[in-house]
Amino acid sequence: MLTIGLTGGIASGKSTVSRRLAELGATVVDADAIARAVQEPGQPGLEGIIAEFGPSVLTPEGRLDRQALGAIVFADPEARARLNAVIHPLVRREAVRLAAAAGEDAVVVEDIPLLVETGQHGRFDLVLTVQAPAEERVRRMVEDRGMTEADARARIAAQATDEQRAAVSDVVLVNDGTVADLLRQVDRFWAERVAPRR
Ligand SMILES: CC(C)(COP(=O)(O)OP(=O)(O)OC[C@H]1O[C@@H](n2cnc3c(N)ncnc32)[C@H](O)[C@@H]1O)[C@@H](O)C(=O)NCCC(=O)NCCS
Ligand SMILES: Nc1ncnc2c1ncn2[C@@H]1O[C@H](COP(=O)(O)OP(=O)(O)OP(=O)(O)O)[C@@H](O)[C@H]1O
Repeated sequence: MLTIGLTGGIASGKSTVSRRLAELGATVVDADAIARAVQEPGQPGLEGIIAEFGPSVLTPEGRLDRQALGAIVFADPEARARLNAVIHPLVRREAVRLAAAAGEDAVVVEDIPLLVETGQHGRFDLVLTVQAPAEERVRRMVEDRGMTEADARARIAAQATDEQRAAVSDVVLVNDGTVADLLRQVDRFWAERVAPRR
């Protein structure tokens, strides 16, 4: 098995990269998707959130009100640390389990936005970071996802910097051109760093 940790700031292009890696044959484990799964009603992540933040972060149907919780945690580092302490161990455990289940011959890519922040770079054979200009990422969050500019900048500020991610990375993909340019870099990464080890 070859394990690859894929990271990058919010809206940098991680999903675009992981989709290509899946096309090339990798098994992709998505930390954001795991985080959402453990926040479903009855799951331990949501139980933990209710214990920490109370029922005001629930919708009338009893689901997680993501906007309400986001407004709290991206404005307050202490609240964010309490959320992270509930969710990150659950995500990490499930990611390790899914990766192990992929089988001996698999190339496993774990897409982990907070790989550096959670100190996980040491458990991968390769760490791959995607970087994109901050202003472009803000524009995508505002135009494509309907966030306010202040919310977009608060998310970026809640994360490690490109320099911190690059410092623990084996390969950095620079996403400052077209999607096709980015996909060419992914293909080159696969040909040079993955294919020779299969
Ligand atoms: C606060 C929540 C409810 C807001 O939900 P929302 O639907 O608006 O965002 P979503 O979950 O789609 O995350 C989008 C992106 O925000 C960034 N982000 C999310 N949580 C965090 C965090 N705790 N710290 C820094 N950045 C974060 C990541 O880049 C992520 O890809 C949600 O992000 C959450 O539960 N976060 C805690 C779990 C977590 O850390 N997830 C990210 C990595 S596993
Ligand atoms: N080079 C590019 N040119 C134009 N659009 C791009 C480029 N790279 C990515 N995008 C677009 O920007 C958005 C964010 O990309 P993507 O979803 O891959 O990022 P992400 O890092 O996974 O985001 P998140 O952190 O929110 O999960 C997507 O709509 C994607 O199609």
